[in-house]
Amino acid sequence: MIGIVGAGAFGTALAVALANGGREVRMWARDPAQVRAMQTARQNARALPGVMLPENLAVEAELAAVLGGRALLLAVPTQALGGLLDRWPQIGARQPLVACCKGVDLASLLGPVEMILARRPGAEAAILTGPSFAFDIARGLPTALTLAATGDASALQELLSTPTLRLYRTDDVRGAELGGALKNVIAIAAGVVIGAGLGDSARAALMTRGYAEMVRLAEVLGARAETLAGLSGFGDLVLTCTSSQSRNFRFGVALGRREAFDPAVTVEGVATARAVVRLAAERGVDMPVTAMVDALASGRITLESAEAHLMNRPLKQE
Ligand SMILES: NC(=O)C1=CN([C@@H]2O[C@H](COP(=O)(O)OP(=O)(O)OC[C@H]3O[C@@H](n4cnc5c(N)ncnc54)[C@H](OP(=O)(O)O)[C@@H]3O)[C@@H](O)[C@H]2O)C=CC1
Ligand SMILES: O=C(CO)COP(=O)(O)O
Repeated sequence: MIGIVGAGAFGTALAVALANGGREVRMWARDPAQVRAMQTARQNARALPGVMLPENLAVEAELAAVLGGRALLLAVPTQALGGLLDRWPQIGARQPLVACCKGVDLASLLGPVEMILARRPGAEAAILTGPSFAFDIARGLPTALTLAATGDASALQELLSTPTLRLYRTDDVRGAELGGALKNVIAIAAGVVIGAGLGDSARAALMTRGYAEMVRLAEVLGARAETLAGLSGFGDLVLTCTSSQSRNFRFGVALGRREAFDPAVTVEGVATARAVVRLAAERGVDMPVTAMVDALASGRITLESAEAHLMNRPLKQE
């Protein structure tokens, strides 16, 4: 059995793909009304409308029902992960814990696996990340992901791979965590550029310079540059900066157009930008694109000054 905590878009998509791949899956949601609705309609109308839940995917109202399996996937937004682990001490080391989220925690400046290990020392912890939209995964479209764990992740890799979900493994947890977190911030910047009508050339420039600062910070924090060049970094950067399926990109487009954006939608890059600005300052790493995203998203700077700031920095070697 594979347990999943969190019935949002990503948790449900993984549940559907794993169940369609022949695994027995149990998914827990915190809202009993949503659980009842999913059990009755065999759909998650809130997060993935139109996708049928296979029979071997059970939707559970009790957390205990999803514990004790071969792995427990934690599919909640990064800013909710610490609270989830604090609220439910039962989520323990009885099975490998797999973070299915992308971000840096604003309260602790830690990544998802670091947050798990800080609260559950000695747990077998991993992160599943990489270029993958929930609807694509749920529809059974071919998807490749990175599974990063400190120990030997071969068994988990086998367990979580299906004919449509292809997992690559790495031991560079820091690199995989940071790639997934930082690309969301750059995707907001890419969205701003498109929303403001600054053009595809400007987007390519921001993606490239954004990638440069992702690698700069990641290396200082102990990650390997090659991990950032992989699925969880470059791969996800390209996907998220170029597709309007991405909520981070769409949030950026709204910012660029000076339009409101639904605050109920999960946009990980906003809090992560704020956290990364602090992390970069602590480590003395220059991250101009991330700093501009944070300043723009929090309303401290106008679009015009953000553009002028990035274009008028001292000329330098690439
Ligand atoms: N959507 C996608 O395409 C992809 C998303 N991701 C990542 O997955 C993570 C989750 O995103 P996604 O599923 O899309 O987000 P959603 O907003 O769709 O869902 C978030 C889910 O987390 C639940 N949740 C939030 N806080 C808690 C809590 N404290 N305890 C229990 N459950 C909680 C929510 O429950 P409730 O509805 O009750 O609030 C909801 O079911 C993010 O880090 C995202 O970057 C990664 C790849 C693809
Ligand atoms: O991480 C994702 C795709 O890999 C999903 O991106 P958004 O959170 O921007 O929708």
